Amino acid sequence: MTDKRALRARMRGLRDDGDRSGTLAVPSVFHERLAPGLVVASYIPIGSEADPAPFADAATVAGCIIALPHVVDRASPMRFLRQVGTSALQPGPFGLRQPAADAAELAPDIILTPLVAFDRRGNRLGQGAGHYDRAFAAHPAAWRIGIAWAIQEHDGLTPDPWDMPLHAIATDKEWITP
Ligand SMILES: Nc1nc2c(c(=O)[nH]1)N(C=O)[C@@H](CNc1ccc(C(=O)N[C@@H](CCC(=O)O)C(=O)O)cc1)CN2
Ligand SMILES: Nc1ncnc2c1ncn2[C@@H]1O[C@H](COP(=O)(O)OP(=O)(O)OP(=O)(O)O)[C@@H](O)[C@H]1O
Repeated sequence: MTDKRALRARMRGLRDDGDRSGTLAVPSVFHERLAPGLVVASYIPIGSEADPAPFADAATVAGCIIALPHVVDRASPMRFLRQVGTSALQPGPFGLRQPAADAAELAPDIILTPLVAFDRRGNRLGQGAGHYDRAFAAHPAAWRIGIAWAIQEHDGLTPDPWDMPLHAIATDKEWITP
């Protein structure tokens, strides 16, 4: 089996050094899925991560409610908290900017998921703390959308027993549906 830690380091390096000049286009299937009051979990990118803003902006225009992840450390489960503008964001662990801990907790209908790597079958590699694995398990009915640069594709990731596949992956080159 692939050494996940080594692969994570290699794929982070690729992401840091690769082509990140493109933008992510929002496909019509995403727009069609949106409805007023739907909760869309986005994230604020760190480092060289792809920015889900085009998707979050489309959701806001459609009247959806935006939530952002909130973590306190590697071990504790992540919560999705309501975003009220960007000015209210606070510094968190790992260089994150996140809502205040007492913001309203929401159950997401759509989860825009930051990726370290992905493959065309919807397998994904994240930060390795299990924050998104656990969030997917807690919200199994949510639409799981990976957000990444095309250069983060790594053919044939080996899923672990707990992995729940992505329903789609948005990159600067294409919209991939396994
Ligand atoms: N933008 C963003 N927000 C996010 C995540 C994420 O991956 N990206 N998360 C995903 O779970 C959660 C936070 N969990 C995290 C868990 C571990 C590390 C971490 O180990 N970071 C490395 C550096 C990573 C890099 O260079 O890409 C570190 O601090 O050494 C980061 C976030 C929720 N919010
Ligand atoms: N439903 C769950 N409940 C509790 N722990 C979980 C659950 N799913 C996964 N985990 C734990 O979280 C860790 C996830 O590690 P893994 O290397 O798979 O992370 P990853 O694929 O990078 O994903 P993530 O983005 O969620 O960190 C493992 O230690 C695993 O045991």
